[in-house]
Amino acid sequence: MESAIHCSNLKKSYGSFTLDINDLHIATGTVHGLIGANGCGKTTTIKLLLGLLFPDSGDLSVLGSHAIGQDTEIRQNIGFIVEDASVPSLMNAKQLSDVLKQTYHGWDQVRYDLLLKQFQLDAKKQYRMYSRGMKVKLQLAVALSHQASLLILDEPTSGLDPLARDEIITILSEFREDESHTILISSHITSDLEKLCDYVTFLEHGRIRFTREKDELLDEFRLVQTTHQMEADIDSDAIVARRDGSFQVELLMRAQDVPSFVEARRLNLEELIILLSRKGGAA
Ligand SMILES: Nc1ncnc2c1ncn2[C@@H]1O[C@H](COP(=O)(O)OP(=O)(O)OP(=O)(O)O)[C@@H](O)[C@H]1O
Repeated sequence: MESAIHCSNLKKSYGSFTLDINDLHIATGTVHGLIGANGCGKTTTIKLLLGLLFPDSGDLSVLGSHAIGQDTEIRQNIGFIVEDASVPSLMNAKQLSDVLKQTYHGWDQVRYDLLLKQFQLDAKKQYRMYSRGMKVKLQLAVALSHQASLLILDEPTSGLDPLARDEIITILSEFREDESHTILISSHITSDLEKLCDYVTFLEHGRIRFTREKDELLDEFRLVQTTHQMEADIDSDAIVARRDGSFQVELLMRAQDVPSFVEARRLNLEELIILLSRKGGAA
């Protein structure tokens, strides 16, 4: 599959923290989620991909460009959300679009105005007066209004109420219907990623723990809730991760390893990531 994004041996250090992306391949036409605990390196990865940071070493390619920071043509095709986006704080959404229509060849004012209306954003209010959720919505309206084929979104649903999140997931689902469109999205709201993503990459302490096809990952594991007594009859080598409660124990197991004498159920992505994050979990 053609790569929208490819990173190899990409490194960026801040003091004792090192982001070390050995190999990340994001195929064109897919939605790829970036998951991981606070401080694991999601924003740093996204800023490197947007050319907002320079790597210490390694190679990255975004829509075929190896120097995305300087490649203004390729940047036309990328819509993004990052927390400290350089929207001038005294500008309102209308003034912003006056600037952006000079910047983007494919600027679609009708689409932008429609999105502002849909997100109920006041086009005459200064950016600094917007709430966090409003700022995210404005960035998304921009990202979707210049015919980008790649969206790189850092926490696009954080700070939004459930209705707004649902609205954004619907808009992103529509965007991905075009097979030439690709999305890289980081989020702590795993349920949003579960709805949207084809693939997930789990970052831990700056390194990729795994990249997996989401449905295949969810199919692979089961949660067994049993008593400590019953656990004695389960092969301990087949237990991937565990969580002890006062009266019962939760065991993460591969579906094919679950013995017939216990009940098991599928996990959602959040439950699975929490258990895999526990010491000893492996995917
Ligand atoms: N400008 C900076 N100067 C120094 N350290 C930084 C800087 N930016 C990020 N870091 C450090 O790099 C590490 C990764 O940060 P990053 O923001 O990429 O994590 P994250 O996964 O996005 O976290 P969160 O989920 O909390 O947003 C952290 O230890 C952070 O303190």
